[in-house]
Amino acid sequence: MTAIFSDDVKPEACQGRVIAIVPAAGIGARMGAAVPKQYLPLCGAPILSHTLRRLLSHPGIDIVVVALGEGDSWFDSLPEAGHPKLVKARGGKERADSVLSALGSDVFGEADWALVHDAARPCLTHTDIDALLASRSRFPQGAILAMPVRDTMKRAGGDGAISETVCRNALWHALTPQLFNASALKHNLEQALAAGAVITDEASAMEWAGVHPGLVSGRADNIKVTHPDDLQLAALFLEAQQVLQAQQAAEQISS
Ligand SMILES: Nc1ccn([C@@H]2O[C@H](COP(=O)(O)OP(=O)(O)OP(=O)(O)O)[C@@H](O)[C@H]2O)c(=O)n1
Ligand SMILES: C[C@](O)(CO)[C@H](O)COP(=O)(O)O
Repeated sequence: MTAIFSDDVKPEACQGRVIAIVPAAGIGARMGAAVPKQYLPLCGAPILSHTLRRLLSHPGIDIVVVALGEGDSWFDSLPEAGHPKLVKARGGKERADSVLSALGSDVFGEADWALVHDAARPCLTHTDIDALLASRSRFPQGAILAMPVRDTMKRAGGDGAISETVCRNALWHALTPQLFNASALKHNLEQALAAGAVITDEASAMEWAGVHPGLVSGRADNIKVTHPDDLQLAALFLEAQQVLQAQQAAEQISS
């Protein structure tokens, strides 16, 4: 195994372009809707539209590659589909396969960064993107948005009762975006998948190769829409963000 470790990331790599990858090829089985959940309406637009708008409008993101499921007949009708910064890629069987497929797009150069963000996380803010991009100087090996665990954590036994309490010290929820040197991520993801490793996020592929990605504290409203009751919560978060933005704009005008 010739994994790429953190000291393989050259200091100048922090200067490369930032290319977002949006894995959007899932079927949303846990949502149980008639269409893949990324196309369900939320505050007047499909979930994927909200996610793409937030990435496409960020000045630090140069290109957005979206990985779509085979036979996806919804994407091309989105207003964002014709955006000049947007590139389409074919998704894969699992999320990691979709990310790897997107990393194979010819837009990527050696020094570029891959910022991977779930299509199903429509409440992402520019504040969080800024924080993750700024972390490159502290974490040249890459980093992820994450949130410290706040609750006592229990492991369920087979009978539906508690089998144990899991120590929550230093436990974090991994969120997205996750930011890595694109060629290092592609190489390590290929090696990890070929070795049969279970890869549920980009950081786990880098960790498999011996890299220790940084943790960047992210917002609690950056939820992943997974189950039906997440839709109402995401709508509340989007509405709250819109109210706050309007208030901040009004204060700027009056100041
Ligand atoms: N083969 C896959 C599976 C998932 N995803 C994407 O990865 C993100 C996070 O995955 P998840 O929330 O699990 O979405 P689904 O796989 O669609 O949900 P489920 O597991 O309930 O089917 C989603 O934006 C989903 O579209 C993907 O691009 N390719
Ligand atoms: C990538 C991720 O969102 C980090 O928490 C999560 O691993 C995705 O998991 P899923 O089962 O593919 O939704």
